[in-house]
Amino acid sequence: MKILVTGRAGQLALSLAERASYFPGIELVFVGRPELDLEDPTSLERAIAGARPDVVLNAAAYTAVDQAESDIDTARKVNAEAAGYLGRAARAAGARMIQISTDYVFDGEAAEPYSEDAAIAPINIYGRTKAEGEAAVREALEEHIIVRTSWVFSPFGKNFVRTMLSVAQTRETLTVVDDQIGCPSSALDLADGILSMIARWQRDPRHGLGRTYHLVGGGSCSWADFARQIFATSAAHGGPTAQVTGVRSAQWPTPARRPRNSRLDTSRFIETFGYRPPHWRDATAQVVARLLAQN
Ligand SMILES: NC(=O)C1=CN([C@@H]2O[C@H](COP(=O)(O)OP(=O)(O)OC[C@H]3O[C@@H](n4cnc5c(N)ncnc54)[C@H](OP(=O)(O)O)[C@@H]3O)[C@@H](O)[C@H]2O)C=CC1
Ligand SMILES: Cc1cn([C@H]2C[C@H](O)[C@@H](COP(=O)(O)OP(=O)(O)O[C@H]3O[C@@H](C)C(=O)[C@@H](O)[C@H]3O)O2)c(=O)[nH]c1=O
Ligand SMILES: [Mg+2]
Repeated sequence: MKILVTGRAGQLALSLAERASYFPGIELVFVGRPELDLEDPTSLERAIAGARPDVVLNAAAYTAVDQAESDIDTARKVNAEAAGYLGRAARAAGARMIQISTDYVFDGEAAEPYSEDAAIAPINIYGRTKAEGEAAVREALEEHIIVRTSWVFSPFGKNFVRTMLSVAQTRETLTVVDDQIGCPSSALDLADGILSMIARWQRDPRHGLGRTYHLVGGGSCSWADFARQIFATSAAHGGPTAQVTGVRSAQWPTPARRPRNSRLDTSRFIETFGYRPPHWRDATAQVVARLLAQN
């Protein structure tokens, strides 16, 4: 089965590339800028017509949450309009599509983890444009899957784990928000989940199609807890560490508002595809250890 993945250097794209060898029969083809530019619809059609994939996996996105507040047009082109173009081009090519989305489609006011059927109500531009992207994909083709994930970290690219380790090199104390809770998700585990889903189609081609799923790391925490776990592992390996003081979001002003509760319930994905992501603490410890070993 041939999978066209958008984006080359993103966290998820690099994680898929690393995990693919464990999934025989799945061939991944990565296309990114300049050949494939989500701001240029013709480049999307060209890439799909050229590669003739069975699956289009949209792993590229405008992920700079604060920057999106002042760059709405680009965020909408990349996160919303491009998803629709990809979906229509996938359908025209007889391919199905996997769209990656986010916990930030929710407003975070619920007390419980969100199920896939909960009402969306984004409170920032990134979340709103990602929600529009979901809708565009549902509209474009029946044979789609939307996978919402959250708080993605990995040994690659820009993410909270790497930011914390880097800041701790020059600071002894840090303030981190403790009133936003969610589910940190290792991109490597996400890759395993998504590849397991695709592998299932090799024997059962229509399995689970046409639905939305939540796929996040096990357990949940605040950003402050997440930072403390990063530093505990780092200290245990002799890496950089810092003391974390929890603060309310009001004390950490940012251009974009963020949901207070963005925990996602993964049970539909686990039941449908038989993959249960590891607990966020274990996944974090692995990624931190690997980052420290690299340096
Ligand atoms: N990061 C997170 O915390 C979360 C991410 N998600 C979603 O998961 C998916 C994967 O995210 P992640 O791997 O972390 O993303 P990254 O920010 O690590 O990577 C984004 C990728 O998108 C590419 N990209 C951005 N703009 C364009 C464009 N105009 N044309 C082509 N490619 C473009 C980037 O290309 P380049 O390398 O050239 O810059 C990069 O490869 C996204 O859909 C995201 O919305 C969901 C929840 C949490
Ligand atoms: C660096 C830093 C951040 N923070 C806060 C800001 C924010 O509320 C939280 C996390 O910061 P980030 O900038 O990593 O968060 P953010 O970019 O909002 O992360 C989000 O990215 C998008 C793409 C998603 O889809 C979401 O699931 C989520 O992962 O921590 C501190 O309190 N102290 C700090 O030193
Ligand atoms: Mg960020």
